[in-house]
Amino acid sequence: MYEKDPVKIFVVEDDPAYTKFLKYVLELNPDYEVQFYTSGKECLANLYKNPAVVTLDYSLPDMPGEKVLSQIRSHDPNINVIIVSAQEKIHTAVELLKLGAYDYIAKDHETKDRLLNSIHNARNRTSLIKEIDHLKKEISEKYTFEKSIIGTSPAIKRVFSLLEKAVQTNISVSITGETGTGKELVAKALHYNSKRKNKPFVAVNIAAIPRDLIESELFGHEKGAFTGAITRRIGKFEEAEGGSIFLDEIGEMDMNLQAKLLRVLQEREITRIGGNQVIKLDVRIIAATHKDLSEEVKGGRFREDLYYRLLGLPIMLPPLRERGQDAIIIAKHFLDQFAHDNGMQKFKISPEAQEKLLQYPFPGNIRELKSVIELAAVMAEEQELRPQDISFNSTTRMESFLYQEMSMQEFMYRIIRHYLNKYDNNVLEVARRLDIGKSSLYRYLKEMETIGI
Ligand SMILES: Nc1ncnc2c1ncn2[C@@H]1O[C@H](COP(=O)(O)OP(=O)(O)OP(=O)(O)O)[C@@H](O)[C@H]1O
Repeated sequence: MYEKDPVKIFVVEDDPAYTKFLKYVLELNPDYEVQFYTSGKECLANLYKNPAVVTLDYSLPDMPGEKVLSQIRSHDPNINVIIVSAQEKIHTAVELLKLGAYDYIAKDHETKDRLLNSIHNARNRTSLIKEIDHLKKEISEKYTFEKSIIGTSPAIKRVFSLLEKAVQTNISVSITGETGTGKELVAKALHYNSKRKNKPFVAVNIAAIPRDLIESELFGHEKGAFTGAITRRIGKFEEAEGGSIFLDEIGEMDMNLQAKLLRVLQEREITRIGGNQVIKLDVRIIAATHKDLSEEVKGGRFREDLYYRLLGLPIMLPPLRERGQDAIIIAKHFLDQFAHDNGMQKFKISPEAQEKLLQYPFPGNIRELKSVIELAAVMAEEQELRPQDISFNSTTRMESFLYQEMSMQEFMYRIIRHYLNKYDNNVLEVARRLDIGKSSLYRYLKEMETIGI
């Protein structure tokens, strides 16, 4: 989209013959909108018109080239200043480039080609800068808390208020929650709402990287550090410099690496494997796990000192089944997204279908809700989801059963019913399998009959 905008070029040149020449060269291109000035002052007075490129004669009568350059740079460092000069002293060119000139072109028989080339490159650079700015803005809008983390339950509101606190500082943040509760989403929202948002967000899933590669993945290595290290590699910590690193599934890290990570966090510096240069780090640590790390510490599988280092501000993401009506609000959000992405009309969810969603314990949490809803939208025959459009993943049935809130006695009745179905109502076999007395089983069956299980 930026490519189509005309490139606004200022030509600052006091030599009328050269001005004429540049006018001819540049006005051949219909994408260039060129304005001519004969003095530094005149150019500076017109900077409010936001040129993308300024070609600047180094020796103007009213001001030295360096001065015009530095004033343009302080007005807007994104303006590409191309110095066009009759003198070819290398050190002048180097100085001007150091001061931020985009290019330095001598006035000779190659000026035309070099100038056109340079303007072309400068234009690409400006487009890229604009596009990056635009994407950055889009990302931070996408990750505003309320827009990205959908929900209004008290449980999720508590998360918002913790996030509001965390974004103000550089404190480490640890996020716990079952699979699919939005740990990575929260980590991104935290990063893109913090002062670090213009620096990288780097996610590393500890569980997904083979053990023997993880150290080099995190800390990098020098060429030849080990067999296979053919080139130098920058680790994820270095990649995240100035930004945030998201260490997902931190509970899966082995003890050996835990010791190394602890050292990095304590000293805030790393050394690449096989290297001796110490590299200072300024990175916010966001760690996540679906495990209860304090239990891992008790079981001797996770270092206590590292646990306290990482804990920082702990954020506990509640499972979806503890977020009440959020399941419906999020389901509607996914439905709208689905309809939008597929160019369809918006869907509604019938009250009965809503009830079905609220009854289900969603062991896979929001990730599971998303796939359930998308499938339901595909299955729906109208623009309203009915209960029969919604089907839950069968592999999670056992877990879902456990998530239902029932008394111990009710659980027992359900288990008995399951076994009776499985063993063709063979009471003796069921009693044997469950290791309970035959007469007790008959008693339970009677009770079950009276309450209709
Ligand atoms: N509150 C929410 N509103 C909207 N979408 C959400 C919400 N929470 C999570 N999601 C979406 O659900 C999916 C799973 O979230 P995410 O990957 O962040 O979970 P996770 O806890 O990191 O999972 P895992 O533990 O398996 O890595 C993503 O598509 C995410 O965008």
